[in-house]
Amino acid sequence: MMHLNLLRLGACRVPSRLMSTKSTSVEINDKTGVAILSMCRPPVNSQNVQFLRDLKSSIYEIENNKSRGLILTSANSNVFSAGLDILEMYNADKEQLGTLWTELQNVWIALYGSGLPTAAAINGHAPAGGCLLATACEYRAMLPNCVIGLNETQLGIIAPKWLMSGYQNILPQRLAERALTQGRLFTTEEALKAGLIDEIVNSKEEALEKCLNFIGTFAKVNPLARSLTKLQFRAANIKEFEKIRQKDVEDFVSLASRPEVQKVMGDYLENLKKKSKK
Ligand SMILES: CCCCCCCCCC/C=C/CC(=O)SCCNC(=O)CCNC(=O)[C@H](O)C(C)(C)COP(=O)(O)OP(=O)(O)OC[C@H]1O[C@@H](n2cnc3c(N)ncnc32)[C@H](O)[C@@H]1OP(=O)(O)O
Repeated sequence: MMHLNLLRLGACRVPSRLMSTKSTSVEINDKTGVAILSMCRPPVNSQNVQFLRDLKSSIYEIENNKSRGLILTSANSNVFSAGLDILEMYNADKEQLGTLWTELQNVWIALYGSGLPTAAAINGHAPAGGCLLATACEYRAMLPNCVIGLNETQLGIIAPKWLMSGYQNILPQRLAERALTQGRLFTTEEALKAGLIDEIVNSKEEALEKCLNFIGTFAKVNPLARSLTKLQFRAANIKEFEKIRQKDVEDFVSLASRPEVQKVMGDYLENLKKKSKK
């Protein structure tokens, strides 16, 4: 209740600091010390190079400002993030593909490896790269009637191991393997049952409140001890990622630039466009 009050106050009286980039905005409530990082690249927060750079710099800014926690959410009404911007991968040259993948890696490591308590207020669909961001956080509250999941195999592509790390942290091995091989998109209700999200909420405000409450559970825990403990759990995945990160870019570029993969992207884009015009 106290947190809810603070949140409400944050909307009107408690001073808050604002920072923004072209596609993100950050509000740090001076009373709670918690930063709300909103993704705002309409219409679906698809992740192009500029968006990923903005996201990365906002995450590091929040970390460097000694905020008490980070809540990731979307300024769009029904999409958290639609994942990588397929327009930016389609007909792109190898250098552009390499830059896009490097920036995705950079954002993931910034969020997954953050020492701060992190939570996702998932106020819309979160497929593929959207799910990657949500599962890099420690806690998830999600609105009903949305989907979340790593659907790469449905698109005929393979999610590399680091991209699956968040999933593997959260889901039991058997369930993670099945969902990844199926390329399953979970509905909100299925995601709760599987343990992929922590709560179903009825509004974005409630999602933010739940995230704030989660971060509040660490109020009496020494921040350094908390952060080092969290990172011990994530160290193996991070170490493994660091070892292969350059090769991973090369593998992505080689896969994504293949004519047959480019054709899949083109067809997929066309279907998305047809669907959105219906
Ligand atoms: C696809 C082949 C990729 C091959 C890559 C090779 C190697 C990759 C290695 C593995 C890593 C993958 C990570 C990824 O993130 S791949 C991206 C996968 N993303 C998706 O599958 C999501 C696609 N989008 C949707 O399902 C829906 O848009 C939505 C998110 C459920 C929202 O639905 P809603 O009805 O609200 O909105 P619309 O569908 O009408 O979309 C509105 C406009 O936005 C455009 N759009 C949507 N998603 C993307 C996207 N990811 N990139 C670019 N543009 C996107 C859509 O076309 C509409 O545009 P329009 O208004 O101009 O028609």
